Amino acid sequence: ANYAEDTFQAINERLSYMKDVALFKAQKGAPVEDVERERVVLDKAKEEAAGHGVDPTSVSDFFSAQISAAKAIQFRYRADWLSDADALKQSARDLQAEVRPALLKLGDAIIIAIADKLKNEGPFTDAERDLFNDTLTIENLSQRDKDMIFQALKQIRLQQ
Ligand SMILES: C=C(O[C@@H]1C=C(C(=O)O)C=C[C@H]1O)C(=O)O
Repeated sequence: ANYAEDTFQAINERLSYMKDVALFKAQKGAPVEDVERERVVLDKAKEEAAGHGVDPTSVSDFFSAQISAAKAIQFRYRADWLSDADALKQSARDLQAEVRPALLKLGDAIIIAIADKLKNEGPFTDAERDLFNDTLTIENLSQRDKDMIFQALKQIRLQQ
């Protein structure tokens, strides 16, 4: 098993939903940022981390980085769509019924992959940075966004 690659693919899959999230919100005239929802996502991540023997605070910090990148992707789409009315006519998956439940499931999958990586090989290091950069392929995700996520990923530890 490639524990690092499994983790990176799950992170990439989570971010692959953000174009749809941006489209749904743009069509409703809703803001990108939803602080209340972020609290739900972070609380669930901490609970899941503790259940798998991973330090909850370090996982919460990592999820904050993923959420920042998720918002950055959405803002870039929103900016592009200001001059592309046709793009807004695409159909979007329903945020509440479909996308958010999928994001919570992926969050759990990410934490399980991280727990497996840490238990078998120890923390993430710069030895995995190239694989991380190559596995994250989402449009409108910048190199700085990737660096921020990877930095937080390297800080994650198992529980004492
Ligand atoms: C993905 C969403 O957009 C933003 C990013 C979130 C995330 O990455 O979990 C949560 C809330 C929003 O600030 C969402 O609204 O569900």
